[in-house]
Amino acid sequence: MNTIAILGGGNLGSAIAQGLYKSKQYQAANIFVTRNKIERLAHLKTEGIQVGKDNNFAVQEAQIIIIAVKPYKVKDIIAEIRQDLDPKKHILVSVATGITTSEITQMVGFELPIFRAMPNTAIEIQESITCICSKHANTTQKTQISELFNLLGIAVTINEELMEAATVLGACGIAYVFRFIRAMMQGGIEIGFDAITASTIAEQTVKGAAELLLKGGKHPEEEIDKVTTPKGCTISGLNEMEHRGFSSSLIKGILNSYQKIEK
Ligand SMILES: NC(=O)C1=CN([C@@H]2O[C@H](COP(=O)(O)OP(=O)(O)OC[C@H]3O[C@@H](n4cnc5c(N)ncnc54)[C@H](O)[C@@H]3O)[C@@H](O)[C@H]2O)C=CC1
Ligand SMILES: O=C(O)[C@@H]1CCC=N1
Repeated sequence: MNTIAILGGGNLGSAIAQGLYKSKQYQAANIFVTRNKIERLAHLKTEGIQVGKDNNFAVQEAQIIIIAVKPYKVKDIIAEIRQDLDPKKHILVSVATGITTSEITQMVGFELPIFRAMPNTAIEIQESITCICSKHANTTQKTQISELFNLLGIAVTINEELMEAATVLGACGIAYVFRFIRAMMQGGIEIGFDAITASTIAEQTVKGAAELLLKGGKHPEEEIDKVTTPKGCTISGLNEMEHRGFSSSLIKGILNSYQKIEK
């Protein structure tokens, strides 16, 4: 079994560690997570996951290294571990937003298999969509990393030019869906539900809608047609939302995020 080092056990790094552990395909002892404030990793330590501050030790122990620090810290952490990196042993995976595989190769100073992966926080419960691209990786290594992220949801291989778009749609996208659920709850409370019941209804409705599309493979509008009774309350609500810019505001938000990331 491969050992995985996750350098940067923050929001995403911790979620990846939990997802890997819950997948039961990786033993806790084969997962290393590092960060400076290791007391914040107590929940992982309790599961038996190895936690510490020593990035060099984690890299020496691992075959797959996941870099999960903020983008502006990637250069420093690579400088810290580069003497431990071995192209014959290691695969480097960066989840940092906006740092290209070429930039990472330059930081490392020599060629080794490099992947960029863009998951979202649902990776913690193995329900992420993770977009992946790579450089200097062979077919076996590509399969290996796809399989790893498929344990944590669905992995899709894309061209590197689309990684920023993938960040917006999948990684930022989960926040847009949370805001949608919150708005559903607020509306639900105003028409009579308590907050807990409103959230259960909103969450299961979103889950059911997503599952219908994922499993049925249909266009959303086809499913909407099944719900909208002529002269009924669904179409009346939907049209009011559209008059107020529902789809337009979502699309504009996505474009705004994309412009921000492209800067
Ligand atoms: N949060 C999200 O939903 C997503 C984040 N990303 C990317 O993942 C990366 C991490 O994001 P977050 O987890 O949100 O940030 P975060 O700030 O929660 O986590 C980063 C962690 O790295 C630790 N760290 C900093 N320097 C370190 C070092 N030298 N050695 C070990 N640990 C160190 C920090 O203490 C922190 O715990 C970023 O590059 C971000 O762009 C990508 C997809 C989704
Ligand atoms: O908001 C951000 O910058 C990061 C990128 C993807 C999710 N969070």
